[in-house]
Amino acid sequence: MKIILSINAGSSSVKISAYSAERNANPRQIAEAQVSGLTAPPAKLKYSRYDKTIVKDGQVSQNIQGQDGAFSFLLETLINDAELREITSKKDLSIACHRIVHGGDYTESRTITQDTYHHLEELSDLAPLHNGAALGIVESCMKQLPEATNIACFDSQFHTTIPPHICTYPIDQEIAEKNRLRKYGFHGLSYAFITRSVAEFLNKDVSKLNMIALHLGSGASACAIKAGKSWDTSMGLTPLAGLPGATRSGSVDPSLVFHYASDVGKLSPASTEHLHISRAEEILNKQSGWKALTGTTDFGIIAGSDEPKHKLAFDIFVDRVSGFVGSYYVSLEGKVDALVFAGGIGEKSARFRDEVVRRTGCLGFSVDQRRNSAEPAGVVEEISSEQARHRVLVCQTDEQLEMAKAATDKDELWK
Ligand SMILES: Nc1ncnc2c1ncn2[C@@H]1O[C@H](COP(=O)(O)OP(=O)(O)O)[C@@H](O)[C@H]1O
Ligand SMILES: CC(=O)OP(=O)(O)O
Ligand SMILES: [Mg+2]
Repeated sequence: MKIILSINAGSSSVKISAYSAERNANPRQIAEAQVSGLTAPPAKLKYSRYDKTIVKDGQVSQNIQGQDGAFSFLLETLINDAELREITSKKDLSIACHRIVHGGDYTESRTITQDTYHHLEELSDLAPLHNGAALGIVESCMKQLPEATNIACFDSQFHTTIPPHICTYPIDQEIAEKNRLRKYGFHGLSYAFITRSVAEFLNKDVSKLNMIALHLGSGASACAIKAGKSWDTSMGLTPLAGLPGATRSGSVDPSLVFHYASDVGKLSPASTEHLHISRAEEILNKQSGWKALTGTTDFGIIAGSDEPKHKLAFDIFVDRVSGFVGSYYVSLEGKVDALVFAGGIGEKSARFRDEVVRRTGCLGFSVDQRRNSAEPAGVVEEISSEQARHRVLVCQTDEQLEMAKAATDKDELWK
């Protein structure tokens, strides 16, 4: 038996889950802790042990600095909990799995060596809200957890099946090749979890499953899944493309950048020795989206308010999400087993789901109001009505479990 720690550094949160695990068996979760609201302080703590909620909406009194600060705080929470018998010191942790958003051309998870680490550092500019922060946590683990093997699990790896006519940008192909400019796509750990869970729920072979999945959190994306594999997704070279998010604009006319301000080509003050980010990237990644439109990054507040600026943000999101549902419906030739909502907003906002399903109702989606507003009991719940032509589902996605599963299947970790 080994203890696996899965670490998921999102743009607004850090979630860690601990599992007791055996080779090739389902990992058993023993604790889960998360700090959320990193972009809307004060940060909040949630902690559960052996499926029992210990802290639900805890205000974090200490000043947490970024994702690495949140990680250290969460690690202490686990270690200082005397009732969590399996973890009494840092030495008990033998495997640390890290969600790395941009994995470039890597098609599967891998042990982090010096070489992998440097390669991932080079990719940091392409995921400016994520890779740098995740690598900071990897470095912490290398220092703090001497017994642990660090594994990188890539958000982009699920999308390596996207065909060339979808992942190629229509630009000079020599330059595209040289600079590796193409659609990569992200949220892949979540989409892998959703694909497996929905196949189980529908009792269908993964290789026969077609669906439109929506991962709507601080960062939001849509994915067309054909025969169990990624066929198209809305994020691109970086997680900026596609849908808007908490602080991201999503797709805009690329020329907008040159009309926004005069200094957008310069390096932003947020740049470091390791991370180069231009003013334009900083503006579109960190100063746009819900924050720019409403002042809050909490979509719960936006969805629960009638104030004009909140209503505008809500309507924009419904419009953009519905647009991808329509586009992927055509791309999948109407052969859609389910439309699936996941991520913080997708899982928690019944009003948002209702509105998107209404807007795409002409395609045969329809929601049952009672089912849509019920508390979810299982990992996947159906919310479609009797007359729906395609199922509508909600999936409580779990990127940490997806990573832990990958680790239990890696022979080299169990010798
Ligand atoms: N009840 C709610 N209604 C709508 N949105 C919510 C609700 N609760 C949380 N959210 C939103 O979910 C998002 C966080 O989703 P999550 O997937 O956990 O984030 P991350 O991208 O950091 O992993 C935040 O934007 C938050 O506002
Ligand atoms: C890829 C991405 O945007 O992730 P998150 O939603 O966790 O910020
Ligand atoms: Mg997330």
